[in-house]
Amino acid sequence: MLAVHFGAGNIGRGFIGLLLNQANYHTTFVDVNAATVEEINKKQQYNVVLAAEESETVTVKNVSAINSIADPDKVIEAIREADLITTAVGPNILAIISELIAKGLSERAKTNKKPLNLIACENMVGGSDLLKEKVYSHITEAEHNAFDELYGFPNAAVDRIVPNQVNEDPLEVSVEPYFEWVVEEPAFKGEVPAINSVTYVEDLKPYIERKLFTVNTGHAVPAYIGRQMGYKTINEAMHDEKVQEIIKGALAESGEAVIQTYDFDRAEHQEYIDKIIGRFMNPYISDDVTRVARGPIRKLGANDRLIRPASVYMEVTGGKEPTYLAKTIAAALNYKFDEDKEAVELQQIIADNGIVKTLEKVSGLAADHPLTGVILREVEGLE
Ligand SMILES: NC(=O)c1ccc[n+]([C@@H]2O[C@H](COP(=O)([O-])OP(=O)(O)OC[C@H]3O[C@@H](n4cnc5c(N)ncnc54)[C@H](O)[C@@H]3O)[C@@H](O)[C@H]2O)c1
Ligand SMILES: O=P(O)(O)OC[C@@H](O)[C@@H](O)[C@H](O)[C@H](O)CO
Repeated sequence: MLAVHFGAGNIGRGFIGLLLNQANYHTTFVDVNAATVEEINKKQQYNVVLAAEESETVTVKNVSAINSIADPDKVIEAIREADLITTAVGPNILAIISELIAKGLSERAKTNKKPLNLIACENMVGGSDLLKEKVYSHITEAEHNAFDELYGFPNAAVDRIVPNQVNEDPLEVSVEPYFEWVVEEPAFKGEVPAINSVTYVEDLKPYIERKLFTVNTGHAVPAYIGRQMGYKTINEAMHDEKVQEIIKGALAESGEAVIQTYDFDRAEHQEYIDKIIGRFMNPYISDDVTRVARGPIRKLGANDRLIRPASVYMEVTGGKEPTYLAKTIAAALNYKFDEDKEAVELQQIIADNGIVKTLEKVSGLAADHPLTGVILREVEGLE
């Protein structure tokens, strides 16, 4: 079985590549990082270290890689033969890889009538839907029917904390032991892949929103509040009492939003929250606040981890103010890091437009939306 995986980065190697290997796939990574591609082809294996008191090292074998800038034709060839395609490149990169994927799928459709599924493993609601939309923007009207028949785009939720790596071996990845990979079953074309560690569900929406609005909402607190307080790592920030108060408050607010939207059991949701807070305190991984805070424009988007749970909280509680989420949003608006393109761009947007217009542009919040006023108060509190 051949899997073609776009993005040989942290989650690509430390999570998807590992699970595909355990399910007996040969994984061909596609990446733009020439050094990573070369190293994978040289070693044809890499280690994943499960970071815990009793750490365990697993060797992932049966891997190769293609540089999509230097060898796009090889990517097309790999797509023609693939049994599964996955991605972990970042939500904003899906549009960029979609053209080459469309070319590969068009070529494949000429000779190979076997169905194929493409699973985007990104932190967003509807990642595979977005990939499909972008791929379809590169094909002709005449190809639509064949694509509809042959290619499935099941949405997915992936959860495993994989920090930026600082290992001597450039391919080794240190990951937290916990993981969850949930995929939408009805969207598959042909057979559902036999990957033991995947949980197949009928409707992904509750799973991805629960994950994004708990794990990632929670993570944003030590990232943005922690950065504001001068902390370097998530673990350091998590030991601060103020951060602990805000994360508990923010997760109670986002919890209310998802519990009321999906009728989740309150006690079970609280257990889920407590477990996540424990994961952020794992002393065996070192995760920089700047990794978790990366891309603040994306993270302040209308459907992402901060604005969406805050506005749903207001809706389901009849207008109660999401104070702790608003504090985190204010810290995200205040996030400064010169090496992060989006952070620099965000500060420029704020300097040019002020907070209210920025919230309109970046977060889709109207000036008279009740959440805008709550955020504004927290921003003013920072000044
Ligand atoms: N790291 C985590 O803890 C984690 C957990 C769950 C989900 N995710 C999600 O997984 C995705 C990837 O995150 P990551 O942490 O692995 O990031 P990363 O930066 O470590 O990896 C991204 C990889 O994509 C490659 N890439 C960039 N542009 C490309 C292109 N045009 N074609 C092919 N490859 C390209 C990069 O070179 C890099 O190797 C994101 O959507 C993220 O939200 C990350
Ligand atoms: O990957 P991002 O930038 O969407 O979010 C940063 C972190 O919160 C994220 O990578 C988590 O570590 C991950 O989602 C855990 O499953």
